[in-house]
Amino acid sequence: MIDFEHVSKTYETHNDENVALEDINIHIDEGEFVFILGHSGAGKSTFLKLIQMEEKPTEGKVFINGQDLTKLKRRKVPYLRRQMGVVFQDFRLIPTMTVYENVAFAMRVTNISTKKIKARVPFALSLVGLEDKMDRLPDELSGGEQQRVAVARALAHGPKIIIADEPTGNIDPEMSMDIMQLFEAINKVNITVVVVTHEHELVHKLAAKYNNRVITLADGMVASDTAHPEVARRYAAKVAARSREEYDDE
Ligand SMILES: Nc1ncnc2c1ncn2[C@@H]1O[C@H](COP(=O)(O)OP(=O)(O)OP(=O)(O)O)[C@@H](O)[C@H]1O
Repeated sequence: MIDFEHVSKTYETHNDENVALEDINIHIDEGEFVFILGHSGAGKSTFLKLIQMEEKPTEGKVFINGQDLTKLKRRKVPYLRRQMGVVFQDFRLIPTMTVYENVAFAMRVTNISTKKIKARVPFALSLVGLEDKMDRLPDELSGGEQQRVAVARALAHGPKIIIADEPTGNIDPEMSMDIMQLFEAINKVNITVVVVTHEHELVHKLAAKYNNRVITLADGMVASDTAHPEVARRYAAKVAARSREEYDDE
């Protein structure tokens, strides 16, 4: 589902070069729940930007659902992004719109019919336990509730992947656990979940309870990956097959 093959990313600045990722190899299967853990500057945001095609790798290849993003045309990028739902640290809700409107608005911009919107918004809000707060404005909700609205918004168009970028960065520790458990529930309906965070303690607590996979980035490299051995084996076989194809093409 998400494949990084020998991916490096270097940012050119006006007087310097910053190596954000260096020869990263990561394979995430459909239906997995993965934490990407790392300190500030480890390369987590760059990893997410490459998945969403906000940045391109300097070297290597990124595949989403088998599609090579280095070969994807610009005009196809919106279709790629529609396969994903993104949750941000700062919620990014529109303050003048109600909870209902925030979720409906996000669906409208992806050209979903009004009929479907009317059915799906209440459903998405019920999944996050906020159906009784549909008419509130974002600032009439707690931080944890605002993040749940953002999760409902990310889910409403039926994505295959949910990506969360420091989703608990702006909420209190008790609520953080709730939000993470919400991602667990989402993953149970076979949506791939990738959560990027620097909160080591929270991740280790959750991974011990739910047996989640944890990929730790440090200085732009994979420092550890608790991938299930079967996933690791399948991935190695896939990379070997792809190398053979490329060799045969030459
Ligand atoms: N646009 C950019 N131009 C130059 N250097 C950049 C740019 N974006 C990121 N970097 C550098 O790349 C490295 C990795 O940054 P990245 O934002 O991916 O890390 P991060 O793990 O998400 O950090 P944080 O948790 O602080 O957001 C850092 O050294 C950073 O300074």
